[in-house]
Formats: sequence, structure tokens, C-alpha cells
Amino acid sequence: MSNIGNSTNILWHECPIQNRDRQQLLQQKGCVIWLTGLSGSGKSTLACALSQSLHSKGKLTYILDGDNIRHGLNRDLSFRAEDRSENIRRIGEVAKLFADAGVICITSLISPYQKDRDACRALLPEGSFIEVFIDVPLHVCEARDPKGLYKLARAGKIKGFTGIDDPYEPPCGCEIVLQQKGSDSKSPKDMAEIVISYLEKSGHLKA
Ligand SMILES: Nc1ncnc2c1ncn2[C@@H]1O[C@H](COP(=O)(O)OS(=O)(=O)O)[C@@H](OP(=O)(O)O)[C@H]1O
Ligand SMILES: Nc1ncnc2c1ncn2[C@@H]1O[C@H](COP(=O)(O)OP(=O)(O)O)[C@@H](O)[C@H]1O
Repeated sequence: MSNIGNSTNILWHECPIQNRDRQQLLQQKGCVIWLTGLSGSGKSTLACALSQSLHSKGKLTYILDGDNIRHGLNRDLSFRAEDRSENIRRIGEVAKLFADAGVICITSLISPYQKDRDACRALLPEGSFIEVFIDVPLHVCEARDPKGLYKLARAGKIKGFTGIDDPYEPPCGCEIVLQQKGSDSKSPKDMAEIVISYLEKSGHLKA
């Protein structure tokens, strides 16, 4: 019996069907592909392109998108630093369950703080947390502004907007950097191919 957080007298219950059995069934290894970048950098677009491409190869994926999860599980959270951390912690825990289920779980969150991303990495077995930085300069994201949020932030109508008056800490030592700078521009499909070739090399697309 042990105490975890505020829960006392709890005991882990094992089931004979384990992660390796699910890997065999699905012919893939569950993992978390953690997309991070500014608002408008292309996280949701890449998540969809990746999911479509992997699906067409017969691989099971699931997307956890920050915007979408804030409509339900995380609807109680704001954009204060503590709430962003809690947002990321919960999504990290959910992503861990999907990965354990054998699914290739794609998360799409700004996740601006390195320590929050590192805490999620620490939840997963070695090699199963694949951090992907979508490195798009602020001026490019701001020019795209598909939801008009940068305009509102510049006008002072949204406070604490990432990149404007709230921080974004670029990853150091992440698995993949996808740059979108000057002439080096990549389509979402090109970006998805880079991630998929990483997964092929790392052995995640076979049991
Ligand atoms: N203050 C502020 N800062 C940043 N973003 C804001 C803010 N308010 C609303 N939005 C919208 O919320 C989306 C980001 O949610 P996330 O859950 O990914 O953010 S975080 O990881 O908790 O920082 C983000 O979506 P994306 O553009 O898809 O990144 C914004 O549309
Ligand atoms: N690789 C890309 N090249 C050019 N434009 C892109 C690319 N990926 C996304 N976009 C465009 O950028 C905008 C923001 O993309 P989105 O996926 O919503 O970003 P995020 O989820 O990071 O906020 C959209 O208008 C989208 O069509």
C-alpha cells in the first residue's frame, strides 16, 4: 500500500494483457509525438497531416489538441502560467495512457515552458516521447493569424498572449526541429514525412 499525492492506501492492479500484447495486436509501438510551437506555427495542421498519413499506412493515431481539450477536460483552466502547466500535465498523463494503449498519440499544444515539457517526457519510457519543435518566427505566425488573436493581443484586448506579452521557451535537445524560415519553407505534408521517417528509424511503426 502506498500514498500517491492526496490518495492514501492505494495499490497498483496489474492485468495479464500488457503493453507488449497490444503492440503485437496493433503492429506498432505506442508513443507520444509532442508538437510544440507558437500559436499559428502549424501544430494542428501538422497533427492532422501526420494522423492522415499514418492512418493510410494502417497505423492507429489519436490527436490531443490544446484548443479541443480546453473545450472539455481542461475547460476549467485559463492561460495563467500555473494553468498552462496544469493543462500540459493533464494532457501529458492522458497521452501516456494512449501510448500505453499502443496508440501513436499526437499532442498539439503551445506548451511554452521547458520544465512542463520535460515533466511530460519523464512520464514516458525512454525513446517514447518525441518532442517536435515547429520553429516558425513570430512575424510569420502573426502574419498568418488565422483566428485574429494576434491582432487582438497587439490591441491589448487579449492579455498574456504567447509571443506577445507571455513567454515561449524554445526546446533545447528535442528530437526533431521543423524550421519554417525564409526560403526553407515546408508544406505540412513534407513535415509529416520527416516525422514519419523518424518513426520508421526508431522502430515505432512495427511491433
Ligand atoms: N493567452 C493566450 N495565449 C496563447 N494562446 C491562446 C491564448 N488565449 C487563447 N489562446 C488560444 O488557445 C490555444 C492554445 O492553447 P494551448 O492549450 O495549446 O496553450 S498552452 O499549451 O496551455 O500554453 C491557441 O491555439 P493555437 O493557435 O492552436 O496554438 C490560441 O488559439
Ligand atoms: N507548413 C505550413 N506552411 C504554410 N502555412 C501553414 C503550414 N502549416 C500551417 N499553415 C497555416 O498556418 C495557419 C496556422 O496553422 P495551425 O495548424 O492552426 O497552427 P497552430 O495549431 O500552431 O495554431 C493556418 O492558416 C494554416 O493553414
